[in-house]
Amino acid sequence: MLNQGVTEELVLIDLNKEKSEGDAMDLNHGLPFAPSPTSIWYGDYSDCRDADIVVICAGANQKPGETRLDLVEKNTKIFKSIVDQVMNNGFDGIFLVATNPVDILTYAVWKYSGLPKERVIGSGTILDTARFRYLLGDYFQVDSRNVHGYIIGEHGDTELPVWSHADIAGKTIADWVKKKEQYKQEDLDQLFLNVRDAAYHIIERKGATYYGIAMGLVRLTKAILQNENSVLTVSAYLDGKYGQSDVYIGVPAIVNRKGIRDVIELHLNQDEQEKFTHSAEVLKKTMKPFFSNN
Ligand SMILES: NC(=O)C1=CN([C@@H]2O[C@H](COP(=O)(O)OP(=O)(O)OC[C@H]3O[C@@H](n4cnc5c(N)ncnc54)[C@H](O)[C@@H]3O)[C@@H](O)[C@H]2O)C=CC1
Ligand SMILES: CC(=O)C(=O)O
Repeated sequence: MLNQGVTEELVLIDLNKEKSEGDAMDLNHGLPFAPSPTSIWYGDYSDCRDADIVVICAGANQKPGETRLDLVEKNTKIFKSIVDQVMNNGFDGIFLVATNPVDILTYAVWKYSGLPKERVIGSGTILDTARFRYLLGDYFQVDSRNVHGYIIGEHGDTELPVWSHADIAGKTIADWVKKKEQYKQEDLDQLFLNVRDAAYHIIERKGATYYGIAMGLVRLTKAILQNENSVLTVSAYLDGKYGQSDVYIGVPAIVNRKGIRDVIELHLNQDEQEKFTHSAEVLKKTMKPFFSNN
């Protein structure tokens, strides 16, 4: 955020006050190199009162071998206490959620806060979509910013690629594969597995992932603060689209200053629709014990 000059004020809140104090000091020392001034401090929940956005990335992360869904019990409890404190201080802005399992915790924030669904947004598959575009760009040797495609569903093991709508420069990925012998469907199948399992691969090597998601959250924050109407794959509440209701899940959506303006419903092929339905069912089953009406 500091590097891209996205915000005028940035407050860090953490159970571990010393850590947030240290982070604030460290970030402030980068100010002379930043594109614009930002006021950064470590604070407490009273600072949320007039915030435009509260980003929640607190809580437990995966240990090597753990799935995101394994974190649900621990992080749901933490979220109740965080959201209550934010709301008790009069917050009336937009929540962005990154903590895992992100789709279920976004639902939790919506329930606990009582805010309209449009103003509670999860990072969803924003990072998975970025990984997908990066790996496709690398494979076809094209700038990833010119690669268009979405990962949808749970941010986790049941996510899926929407191959039927993936393209580079208006040519479908299937067309690219047909054109040259060096490109193979098996490579693309493996490429998706590397997208899906990227977090495991990184956590095995360095314990946690942070740069990719940080840039994704900055992108989302900019889309909101600058009223961009950008299409991003976020965790959004579905009430009928994709045949699903009462679930937060990764889908392309238009994001602006009011939050989620609209969920875009892609025409999925049968295989994609079945996988998406399965993904939503896994999320619903996992969260059932925590939310009585689910
Ligand atoms: N959605 C995504 O794409 C991604 C999600 N994550 C998720 O983000 C979460 C955080 O991961 P890391 O930053 O690696 O963990 P971390 O352990 O580095 O940071 C978590 C912070 O939360 C704080 N915390 C714990 N309980 C708290 C509470 N009740 N109130 C306030 N602060 C509290 C801790 O003191 C700690 O500083 C995890 O759930 C992880 O899985 C991480 C990367 C990508
Ligand atoms: C940790 C996580 O959710 C990710 O890097 O995708």
